[in-house]
Amino acid sequence: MATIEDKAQRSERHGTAEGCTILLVDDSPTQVKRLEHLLTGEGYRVLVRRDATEALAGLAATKPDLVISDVIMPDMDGFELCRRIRVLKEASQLPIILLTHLNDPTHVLRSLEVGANYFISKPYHNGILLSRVAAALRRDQGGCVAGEDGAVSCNYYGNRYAIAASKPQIIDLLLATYELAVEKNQEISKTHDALRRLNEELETRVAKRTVELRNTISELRQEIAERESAEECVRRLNRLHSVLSETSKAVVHTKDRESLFHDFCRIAVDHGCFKLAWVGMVDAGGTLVQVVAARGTTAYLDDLTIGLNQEPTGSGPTATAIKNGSFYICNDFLNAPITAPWHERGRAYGIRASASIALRQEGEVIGALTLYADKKNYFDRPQIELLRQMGADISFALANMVREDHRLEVERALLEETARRLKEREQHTQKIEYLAHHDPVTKLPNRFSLMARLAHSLELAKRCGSRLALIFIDLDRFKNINDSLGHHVGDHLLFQVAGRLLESIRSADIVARLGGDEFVVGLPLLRCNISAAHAIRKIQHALSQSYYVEGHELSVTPSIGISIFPDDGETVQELMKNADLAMYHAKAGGRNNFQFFTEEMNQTVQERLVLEGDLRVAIERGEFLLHYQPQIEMSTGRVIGVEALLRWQHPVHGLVTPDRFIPVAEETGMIVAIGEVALKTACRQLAAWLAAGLPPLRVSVNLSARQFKQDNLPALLQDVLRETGIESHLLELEITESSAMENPADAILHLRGFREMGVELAIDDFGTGYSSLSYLKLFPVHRLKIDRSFVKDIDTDTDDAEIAAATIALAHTLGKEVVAEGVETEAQCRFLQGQRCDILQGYYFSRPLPPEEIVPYLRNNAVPSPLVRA
Ligand SMILES: Nc1nc2c(ncn2[C@@H]2O[C@@H]3COP(=O)(O)O[C@H]4[C@@H](O)[C@H](n5cnc6c(=O)[nH]c(N)nc65)O[C@@H]4COP(=O)(O)O[C@H]3[C@H]2O)c(=O)[nH]1
Repeated sequence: MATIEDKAQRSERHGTAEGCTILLVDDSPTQVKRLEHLLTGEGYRVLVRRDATEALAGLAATKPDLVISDVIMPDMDGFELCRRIRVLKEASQLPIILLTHLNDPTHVLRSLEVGANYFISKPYHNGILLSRVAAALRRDQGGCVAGEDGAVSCNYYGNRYAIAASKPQIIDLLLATYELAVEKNQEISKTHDALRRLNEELETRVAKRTVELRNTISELRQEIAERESAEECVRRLNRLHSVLSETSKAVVHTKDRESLFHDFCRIAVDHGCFKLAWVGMVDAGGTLVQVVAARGTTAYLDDLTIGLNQEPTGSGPTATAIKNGSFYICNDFLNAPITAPWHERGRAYGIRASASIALRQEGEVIGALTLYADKKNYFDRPQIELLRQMGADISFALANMVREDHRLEVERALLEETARRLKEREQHTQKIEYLAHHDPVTKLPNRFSLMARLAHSLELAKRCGSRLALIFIDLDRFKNINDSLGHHVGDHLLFQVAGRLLESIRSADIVARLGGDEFVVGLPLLRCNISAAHAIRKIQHALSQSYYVEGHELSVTPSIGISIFPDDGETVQELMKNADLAMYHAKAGGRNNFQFFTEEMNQTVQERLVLEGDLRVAIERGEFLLHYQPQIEMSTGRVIGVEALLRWQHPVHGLVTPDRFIPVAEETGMIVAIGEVALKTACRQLAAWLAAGLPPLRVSVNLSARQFKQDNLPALLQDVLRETGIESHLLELEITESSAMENPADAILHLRGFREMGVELAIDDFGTGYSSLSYLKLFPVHRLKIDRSFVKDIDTDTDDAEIAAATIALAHTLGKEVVAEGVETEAQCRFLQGQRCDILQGYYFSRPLPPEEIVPYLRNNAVPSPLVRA
């Protein structure tokens, strides 16, 4: 819809009078429609009449502002209409525009004659028509105005022309122009016709060419399709050859059925480009087809069931191939009725064709190989030939495998039989061997085996210079049990005895049964006789516990005799004889007893065992105490410390010195507990002295080798220092040279730890071991203690004097002090003074004294030394 501005602009452009009513008279609906559209678009009201009579009749009622009429109309032409309107009084001035074709100049003359205001040639130009309409409505003469002198003033494209020509001249000109226009129009019309014909001809040609092209394209398409199909054919053939060559290889190389099926599926998918290949085997019941190998879109097979006797799966391609023992091709998988149960699956996995081929083994159908393709009609003659070939290959391979399996089975059976016989023979031999060397009742080695093993152990002991103990064990009153309860009870008892013996000894030891109730235990690589006594104690204890056999509680005790290499014999026979004799002594001595072969050894061992027992009790009862021996500083003559020396207040033997019990405590491990007592007692004593106002002094405590290695020693030291409150540098730990050298690297680490705690350190017994100089440098100790064995003859034995002098010089070079212990004489003092020894300790100054006796000594701190006096 045009806006008000649009109308104003258009009115301005064409000089129209909007809202004017135009009567349009034309019998051609096309013309009417076109003109009506043009005029209403410009804002005119248009009345349409199809014939002149009707137009004329309604003229008075409609009162148009302008009439536009066609000339050629059936009942009354435009000229006649114009003439009749002009006759009407009320419409004599009504502007009339006639539409004529430019093909007859007489029409111009006729329209002028009948009083038309304008005539417009058809086909008209819209702009010209609208400007004529506007001019007619304004009732002007276009750009022409008649003057009073009869001249006409004409405005043409901005220029004004005064035309004084006569009317005939103008009409002449008009007619000449019209004739020219008609001529031109006719020429144009002819050209139009010619063009139209050309166009028609062209269209005909184009149509013809189009048909030709369409045919060519369809031929080309067909050619391309044929070529593609040929190429596809070649591709398929190539794939076929590849598949066949691979399957032949598989047939040759594959050794078992499973691998063969997997290989065929792999080849079909990888080389044959099938979407899926699977092998289904008929189950043992002959009712189900089970997937045993598959390759490709194997998800298709998930939950797939093919029951040979069930419908509809029993009539599918695979089942049909199996039942017929041949192959089945389905080239339209998604539409074939036979594959209906799998249409949905097939669609989902892009399957369009399938082929199944029965597999035979020794003539019997055992299953089928099924292949799937992604194209309809995929399986053509060559593909079917491929399938047939694959099926034949598999059957051939299966037949071969069966033959091979038979052969292997026979071979395997033969091998198994041979192996079984060999094993049987071996077991037999082992049994004979076992029986030859073992006692059937206790399963222990027998006499024969014992002798061999003892001989070997004796050899070893001789070579290593170690000891070997031979222990004879006889069960007291075993005969009574055997006689009263029967042999089988006796045998059971012996078996249990053997078990307990084995549990009591170490794996390297030997246990054997000689016969009857006699057992022998061999302890090779023995360190000392007392170790044998310990083992015997364990055996005695183990065997003396109650036995339970067939509801009887039994008790037996062992009588034990011991002989020891090298003390009691040089040969196995000798040692056996002497152990046997010792055992008879033990029995005679009152059973449940043990006896060494020599009385002296019996004595020593007995004493030792008593000592061990007493020591255990002493720890429990707290029978240990400390004596203190002062240490004198050479430069000042003052007591700078005391060495704490352990004493055992034995209830029977009185005060026992450490030499008698420390080695036993060390060997049995009791030294750890005893050492802890000594450390705590010494520190507490020092704290008490300091509290009592004695001048500060150092207390030296001996550490045993075992104690030194204890992991909890640093913690113990911390506890003791904290508990007693003494300053750490007032505590000195003495470690023997031999325990430091047992594992020098560890010793250095331990010593560093103690030193970091602020504790002072000394190497005791220096010179008795094998200190390496390089280690001595690394041991972070404060002082070295020259062993009293060197001090003893220091003034008479040049060797000892030289050793002592060298030790002092060496220690000083390493920045360590030297303590000489065991100083008993003035001469020794003088010598050590000459060598600039730092600290002296010995009977010359004081014996180790109980705490109460040493206090006055410390309080006075007087030194009865001639050196100081001198
Ligand atoms: N002939 C002679 N002897 C002298 C003289 N001056 C001191 N003695 C003795 O020499 C020993 C010095 O102690 P030791 O070398 O550490 O040798 C000590 C030490 O190795 C060990 N011992 C003592 N107490 C303890 C202790 O608490 N723990 C540990 N693990 N061992 C200790 O027992 C060893 C012997 O101690 P004791 O019998 O008290 O013997 C002490 C002492 O009584 C002297 O002028 N002449």
